[in-house]
Amino acid sequence: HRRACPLVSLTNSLYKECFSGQASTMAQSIKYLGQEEAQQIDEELFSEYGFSVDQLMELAGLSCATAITRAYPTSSLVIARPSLLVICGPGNNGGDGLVCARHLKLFGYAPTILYPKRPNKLLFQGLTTQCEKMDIPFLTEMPEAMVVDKAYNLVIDAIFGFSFKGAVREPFGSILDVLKKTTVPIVSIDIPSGWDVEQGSTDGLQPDMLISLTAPKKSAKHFCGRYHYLGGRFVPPAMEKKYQLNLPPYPNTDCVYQLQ
Ligand SMILES: NC(=O)C1=CN([C@@H]2O[C@H](COP(=O)(O)OP(=O)(O)OC[C@H]3O[C@@H](n4cnc5c(N)ncnc54)[C@H](O)[C@@H]3O)[C@@H](O)[C@H]2O)[C@@H](O)CC1
Ligand SMILES: [K+]
Repeated sequence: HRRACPLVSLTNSLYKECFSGQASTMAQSIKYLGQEEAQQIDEELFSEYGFSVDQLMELAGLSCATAITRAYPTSSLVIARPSLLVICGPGNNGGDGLVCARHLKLFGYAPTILYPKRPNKLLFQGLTTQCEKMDIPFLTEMPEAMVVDKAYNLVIDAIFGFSFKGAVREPFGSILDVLKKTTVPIVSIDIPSGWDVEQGSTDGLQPDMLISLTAPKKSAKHFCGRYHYLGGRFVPPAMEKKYQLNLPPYPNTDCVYQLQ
């Protein structure tokens, strides 16, 4: 499913093309955030704009489930049972994965979750309970690559987001090694896990879909999969202006925008 392609995303050029001939402000391409800038925006959303983590996580997870439903409608799946494996990491990217799994279940999919490192915080305990109460099964260990390919239509990678740094620690190193051997399409939330947030990775995961939240991170320029969506439609205009994000116009009431 995953195709080889040049290491340059078409996103920027497509976006420019889309708006060529229109007002020059519209021709500005979407901003790709560095790691520090992404963390600064995140911090400011809470400290200055008064948002809470669970609020934004709910919107982020809902946009991920919506984008997945657009790119992979249940009617298009190879395995008739709409099975998906959602792998959640130890931080907020993992929280997005839990929210996404819950919404995917409501949208008619059959998600299964792997959540090997659970933070001892009420927010994540609540999100876990919500999934359990929705009869979403949790695995106790990562299946082998062949089992993943046989059992699931898609893998949702919610392992690491913009705070990832350094060499991957266990158990996630082994999980990513299995994912590199699978052929089933991978959907990465915010950043392909294991990629440097700015530089990407030459030998890492090659997801079929990337869902950038708030704004794409610099590593998204190296994304070579089929679908790139933007989600997390919660950025106040003053913040968008301050950071010159140049976000594209989300259509109508949509919570996602297809960049590629
Ligand atoms: N605007 C925003 O800023 C929003 C961000 N959200 C999500 O939050 C994510 C960022 O969340 P966090 O800051 O919690 O961080 P991450 O979820 O990116 O990861 C942090 C966790 O990963 C661990 N970790 C980092 N490097 C590691 C390594 N090399 N090996 C093993 N473990 C490692 C850390 O110990 C920590 O537990 C975003 O990418 C996005 O998915 C959304 O929930 C909502 C809105
Ligand atoms: K991820």
